[in-house]
Amino acid sequence: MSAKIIDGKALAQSVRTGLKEKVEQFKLSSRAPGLTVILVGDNPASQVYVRNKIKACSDVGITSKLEKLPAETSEAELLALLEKLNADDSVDGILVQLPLPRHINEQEVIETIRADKDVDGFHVANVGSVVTGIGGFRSCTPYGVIKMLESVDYPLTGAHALVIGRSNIVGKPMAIMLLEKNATVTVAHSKTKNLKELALQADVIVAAVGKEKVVTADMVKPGAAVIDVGMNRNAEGKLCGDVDTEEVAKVAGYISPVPGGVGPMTIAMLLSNTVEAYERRLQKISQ
Ligand SMILES: NC(=O)C1=CN([C@@H]2O[C@H](COP(=O)(O)OP(=O)(O)OC[C@H]3O[C@@H](n4cnc5c(N)ncnc54)[C@H](OP(=O)(O)O)[C@@H]3O)[C@@H](O)[C@H]2O)C=CC1
Ligand SMILES: Nc1nc(=O)c2c([nH]1)NC[C@@H]1CN(c3ccc(C(=O)N[C@@H](CCC(=O)O)C(=O)O)cc3)C=[N+]21
Ligand SMILES: [Mg+2]
Repeated sequence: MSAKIIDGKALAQSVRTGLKEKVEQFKLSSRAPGLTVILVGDNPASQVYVRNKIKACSDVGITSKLEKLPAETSEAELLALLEKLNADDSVDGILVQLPLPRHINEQEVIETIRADKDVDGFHVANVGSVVTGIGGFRSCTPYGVIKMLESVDYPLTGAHALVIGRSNIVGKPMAIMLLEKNATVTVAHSKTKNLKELALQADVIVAAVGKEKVVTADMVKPGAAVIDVGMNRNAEGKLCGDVDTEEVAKVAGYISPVPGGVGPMTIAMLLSNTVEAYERRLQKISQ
């Protein structure tokens, strides 16, 4: 048996094509949607990610602006920039690339972004709205994972889903979104004692840990869907996820690769949230 590949790159492309058509329509009667990305310091991985986001914006017709700040930028200076962008009507979405230098409090920064411009979906107001089920921007990575499972019509209702990892940006919102789709959800983390036992009971496994081979073939129920969020470098310096993809693919029913899986979908959902922020903004202004 061999798992079906959930091609995040192809799905992201189709999401982007849909957004591009929408944006072209908007531009006939108004301005393009605008995203400002803030990068503090010179973390090489962050530079690559930010470049990819900027390129993705231009592909779908979103106007993007990159604010590059030196690593020594004070928290007060960053907050002042955010206040300026909050008040700028040409800015629909604001993204501050994480991680930030250690002298800056990430949560403080996230809460300073206006919730209606927080296209990452990290602000407490958005997290609260999503948990309560009243709307709000969804965290892009788990939102992308849901779209990937839906793209293969995976039946989530009543399925047992195991989320490995409990960060605010991936694991926790992932659990909430799976619950919203009527899955029975288990969340595992570094203190979990019986990971293999839990994994063997799961119909869906989402691995969001940041360590190579956390999920191995002996942990996977035949036919299960395995979604790999991890972004790691292996001993040869090659990009890899948290799943032993080659071996797990022999057991699983569906598997998402790294690269070409969750990563491109995260960016696609960021673009989707930005277009949504723009639409909501125009609606408010026209009222
Ligand atoms: N593709 C994409 O778009 C994205 C990919 N990522 C990648 O996803 C991974 C996770 O990111 P993020 O959530 O920010 O990471 P964090 O480091 O914030 O969280 C990792 C989680 O994994 C748990 N954990 C650590 N070791 C184990 C273990 N051995 N068994 C079970 N759980 C464990 C931790 O537990 P505890 O809470 O107890 O410490 C923690 O909850 C990273 O590789 C990151 O690069 C992240 C965002 C987007
Ligand atoms: N404010 C903020 N928002 C984020 O969404 C955010 C962040 N900070 N900090 C870092 C993480 C990580 N993240 C990724 C997005 C896309 C890929 C991606 O496109 N990956 C490609 C490969 C990229 C490569 O070749 O290195 C792939 O998986 O195919 C990866 C990782 C977003 N994050
Ligand atoms: Mg973290």
